[in-house]
Amino acid sequence: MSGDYGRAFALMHDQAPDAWRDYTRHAFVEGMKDGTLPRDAFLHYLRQDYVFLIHFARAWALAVVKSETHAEMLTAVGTVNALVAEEMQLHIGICEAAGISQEDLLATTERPENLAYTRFVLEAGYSGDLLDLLAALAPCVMGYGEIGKRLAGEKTSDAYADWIATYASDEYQGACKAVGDLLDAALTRRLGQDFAASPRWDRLCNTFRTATELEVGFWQMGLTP
Ligand SMILES: Cc1ncc(CO)c(N)n1
Repeated sequence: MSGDYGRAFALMHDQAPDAWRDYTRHAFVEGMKDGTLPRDAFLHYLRQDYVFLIHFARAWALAVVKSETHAEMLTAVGTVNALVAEEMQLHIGICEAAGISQEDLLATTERPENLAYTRFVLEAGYSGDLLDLLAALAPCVMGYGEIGKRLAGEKTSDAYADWIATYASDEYQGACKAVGDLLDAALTRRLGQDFAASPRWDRLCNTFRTATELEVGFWQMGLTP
């Protein structure tokens, strides 16, 4: 399933199999699959995720800054647009239908688990180059792609069908593939074809694993409104 998002992603996630499983098969995810996730927890998660997406879009904007080629800029800028124009719209729509206004969303107090994650990603980008930043961004993008695709096939309830459909959509899956290609090309450009043999590889994998662990923390936070 994970093989669809490029060579580097497959290698990185194979280096962190336990964290990856805890992330993509978290109780929160399984609760969306069978509809047993309490609505309260979901709306609390959505509010936090709205704040998350603001900082996540900033991190992708930093990827534009850290790009070296037009192709890199194109993917990064496309991702910024998808986040701001599509994914944040989903949150606004679902929350509005549940009686949470855009003003309420903006007034959300950021939980520490949320803050830790997005600032970790931004810091990877501020201190490092595009590779450090992409290693921190990849688990967010591809993890939701993998979860959406699996849940679309396995769901036994329509309670969270809108959420699942967003991440299973051709648009989102296409974005995951584009980011996978970007990661492969950026690594090859900077470290060579045999990028996994580079002295930088272990550190990049550590960044990937830490971001994956912070995703687990984010789901866990979602379960405790
Ligand atoms: C916490 C989190 N990770 C990844 C995504 C996917 O963009 C999201 N919306 N929220």
